[in-house]
Amino acid sequence: MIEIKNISKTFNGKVVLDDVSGIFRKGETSLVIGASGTGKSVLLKCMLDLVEPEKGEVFFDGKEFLHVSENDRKDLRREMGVLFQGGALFDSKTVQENVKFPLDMLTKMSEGEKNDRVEFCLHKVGLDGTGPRMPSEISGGMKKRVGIARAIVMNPKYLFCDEPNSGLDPLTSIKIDELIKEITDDFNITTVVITHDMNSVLSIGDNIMFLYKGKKLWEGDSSTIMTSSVKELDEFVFSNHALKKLRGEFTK
Ligand SMILES: Nc1ncnc2c1ncn2[C@@H]1O[C@H](COP(=O)(O)OP(=O)(O)OP(=O)(O)O)[C@@H](O)[C@H]1O
Repeated sequence: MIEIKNISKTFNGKVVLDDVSGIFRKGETSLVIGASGTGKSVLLKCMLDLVEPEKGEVFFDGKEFLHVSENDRKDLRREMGVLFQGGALFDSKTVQENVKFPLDMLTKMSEGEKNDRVEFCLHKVGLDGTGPRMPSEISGGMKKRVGIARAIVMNPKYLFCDEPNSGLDPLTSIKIDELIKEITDDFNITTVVITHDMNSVLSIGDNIMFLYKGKKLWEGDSSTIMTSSVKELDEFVFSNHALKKLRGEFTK
């Protein structure tokens, strides 16, 4: 479980996060949603200690993360897997080398053990046999899968995904969402996904936090989001043209 408490962040006098608190539970895929520029990625960076908030705390299974010694923070970092926006693969390394990278950097495993682990992770994301290929030789959806394989290679307790659907067609997006949910369930980990994709919201949102101009305005799940009485959330949800049309049909 991850708990964030009263996170506030300002850039050049502009408040980007305003006293955001919340809980992301183990075994659940939690989503942080909101329009562009509303502070989702900054919140993620605060949770990962890539950006320092002016105020607030982050607890990983009860262990405070931001105000501990560098060594303790390093230990906790090893338990986190991150799928960065855009995948962030090394173009000059093969798929296999990309996935193996965290093992090379952070473990003393033998080459054989590392190769077995990489093979297991590539199998988990449906990419058996893709190891020798270069990132330039695979599709956008496959690159995301490689990013996910790399994010889980260290067997993390916590998985963070920043806009996992960006740049993907709707069908591939759904498959990536399903994969993230499957991994969360299978490994019983705490997963936080940053997104503004309504398909994801409706299909994998066990727990959803809505940010608006840096504030948490609502939280709930995919079964309650369509009927919320929060005006800003309603505008966000029904900014999707197809959903707006669907609502029109229902209220005729
Ligand atoms: N390093 C930075 N320096 C100054 N301003 C920043 C910095 N990082 C983010 N911001 C500002 O913080 C605000 C929130 O940005 P953030 O990237 O969190 O938005 P977002 O909700 O993730 O948007 P998107 O969905 O488009 O990725 C924006 O106004 C952005 O310009």
